[in-house]
Amino acid sequence: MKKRIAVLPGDGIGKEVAKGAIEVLQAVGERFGHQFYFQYGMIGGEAIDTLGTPLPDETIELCKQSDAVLLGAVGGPKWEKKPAHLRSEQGLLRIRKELGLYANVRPTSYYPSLADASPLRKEVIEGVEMVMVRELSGGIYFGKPSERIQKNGEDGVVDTLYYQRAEIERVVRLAFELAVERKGKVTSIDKANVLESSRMWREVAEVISKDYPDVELEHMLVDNAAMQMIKNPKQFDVVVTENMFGDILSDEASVLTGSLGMLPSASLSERGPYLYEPIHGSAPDIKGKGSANPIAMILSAAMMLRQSFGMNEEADAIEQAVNQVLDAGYRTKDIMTFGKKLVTTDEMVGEIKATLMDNEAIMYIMSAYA
Ligand SMILES: NC(=O)C1=CN([C@@H]2O[C@H](COP(=O)(O)OP(=O)(O)OC[C@H]3O[C@@H](n4cnc5c(N)ncnc54)[C@H](O)[C@@H]3O)[C@@H](O)[C@H]2O)C=CC1
Ligand SMILES: CC(C)CC(=O)C(=O)O
Ligand SMILES: [Mg+2]
Repeated sequence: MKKRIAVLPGDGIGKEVAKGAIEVLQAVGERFGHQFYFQYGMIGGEAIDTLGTPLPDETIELCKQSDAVLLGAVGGPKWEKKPAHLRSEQGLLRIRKELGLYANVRPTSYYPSLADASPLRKEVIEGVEMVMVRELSGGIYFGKPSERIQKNGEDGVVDTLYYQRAEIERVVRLAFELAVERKGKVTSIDKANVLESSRMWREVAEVISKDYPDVELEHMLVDNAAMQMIKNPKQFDVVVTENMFGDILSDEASVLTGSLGMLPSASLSERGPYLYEPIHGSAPDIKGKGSANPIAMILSAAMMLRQSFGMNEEADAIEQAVNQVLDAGYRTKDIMTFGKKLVTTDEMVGEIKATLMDNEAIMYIMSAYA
C-alpha cells in the first residue's frame, strides 16, 4: 500500500520522538511491503521563528493533502510570553480546528512489565483498560472572548466556554460507539453542579444513551473523577468529557501506565485526515538530553496504521514489539526502575525496530517449517 503521511515534528522532544516513530514506520514498511511517503511541515515555535506564524498555510495544505498526520509536540519557554498570535500552542489549536478534529481518543492500558514504574500500587492499576474521549475543537480553549478586560475600573480577564449542542452530540456519540465495541460503559465527566455547559452536556449524554440500550451511562463530577481515576481506575471503560477536563484527566491517567511518555492519541474528524500525537508536550526540561520516551509517539503511529489505513497486523506488530522490549527490561529514564536497562531515546527506538525485524525473521523460519 502507498500512503502519504504529513509529519509535523514541532518543538523540543517533539522532534526527537517523531524521528523515532518515522524509523519504526520505515521498518514496518520494509517488513510488510508498504510505501510510506513522509512529507514534513512546520508548526509551533519553529514555524514562528522561521515564518512568523505558528501554523503556516503550507502546513495546513500539506495536512489536508495527506492520508494521515503525525505530530510530535509544540511549545517552549521561548514563545510563552509572546502575544497570542505568536504563541506556539496556537498552531496546535488551529490545526485541530482546520482539520475538524473534534475527538481526541486517548487509550490508557496497563503494562504488566511497568507495574513498578507507577507510583500506584499494582493491585490498583493491574488490568486497567480505559479510553478517554476528549472533545478537541470546542470548549474553553476556543471560546471567544478570551482576553484581558477592564470592568468597573478594575483589571480583569475573561475566557469563554461555549459549545453548540451538535458539537457535544457528535463526541458523545463517538464515545458510545466505542463502548459498544468494548465493555459497554460510558462515564460522562462534567461539572454539572456549577456549569450550565455541563448541564447541557449531561442532557445530551442522556438523549444519546437512548440509542444504545446495551451501554451503561454514568455521570461523574470532574473533581470526584480526578480522585476516582487514582483510587479505582478499573471502574472506567470509555470516558467522555469536555476539552480542558479531558486534557487534565488524561495526563493524570498516564500515571496508571507509569509515564506521560507512554500515552498515544488519535484525533478524529468527520472526513479525515486524522491526526496522531503523543499526549505529552515538548518537555523543555529534557530536550536534547536523549532521555525522552519515544513510546507514546510510536504507539500513536500504530494507532494511525490501524485507524487510518486499516493495517491491523502492522499495528499489532508495533505494539507487540513495544511490549517485548519493555518485557526485556529496556527503559528510558522516565520508566526506569531498579535492575532494568537504562537506554536513550534512540536506543529504545533501535530496540523496537530490531524486535520488529527479528519477529519477522522468526515468523519466516516458522513458516518454512510449517
Ligand atoms: N500536544 C502538545 O504539543 C502539547 C504541548 N505542550 C507544551 O509543551 C511545553 C511543556 O509543557 P509541560 O507542562 O512541561 O508538559 P510536558 O508534557 O511537555 O512535560 C511534563 C513532564 O513530563 C515529562 N515528559 C513529557 N513527555 C515525556 C516523554 N516522552 N518522555 C519522558 N518524559 C516526558 C517532561 O519532562 C516534564 O517533566 C509547553 O509549552 C506546553 O504548552 C503541552 C502539552 C501538549
Ligand atoms: C495546547 C494544549 C491544549 C495542548 C495540550 O495540553 C494537549 O493537547 O494535551
Ligand atoms: Mg495536555
